[in-house]
Amino acid sequence: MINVVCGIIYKGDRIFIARRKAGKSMAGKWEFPGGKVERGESEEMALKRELLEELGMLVTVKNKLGSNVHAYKDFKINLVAYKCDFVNASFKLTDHDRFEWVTPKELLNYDLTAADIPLVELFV
Ligand SMILES: Nc1nc2c([nH]c(=O)n2[C@@H]2O[C@H](COP(=O)(O)OP(=O)(O)OP(=O)(O)O)[C@@H](O)[C@H]2O)c(=O)[nH]1
Repeated sequence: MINVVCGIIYKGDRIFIARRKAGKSMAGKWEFPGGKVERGESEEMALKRELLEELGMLVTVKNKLGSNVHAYKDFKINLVAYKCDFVNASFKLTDHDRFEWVTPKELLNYDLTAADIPLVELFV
């Protein structure tokens, strides 16, 4: 099982989502950005590191919202979501080709990764 942490990043009442770029696994799918938790790292540390690496984004990590175990065809992930407050970002995208700030209700209009869909119910 792969441990992945993602941020439900708020700016006012809008949430940040980004689309995985061509060449990545699940290219074209929208997600809550984040990434794999490395050995010796806390979930909060991993999330801050990934957001800085992938988006040049600084956030304040708040409470854990919940998690979802999802079995894809080839692997299984435990996706843990943390509420975050946006601070600032360069938006220099390394792993994504688009991003949007959306209202919670708009989220399900996007083609999210399968693992993300149950997470949406935690805050909509
Ligand atoms: N960051 C992130 N990853 C997700 C989400 N939902 C989801 O299924 N994943 C999956 O979790 C795994 C870890 O994501 P990652 O993007 O950090 O992985 P990576 O760059 O190290 O490797 P990769 O290029 O093989 O995807 C990927 O297989 C990704 O597709 C999500 O909302 N956020």
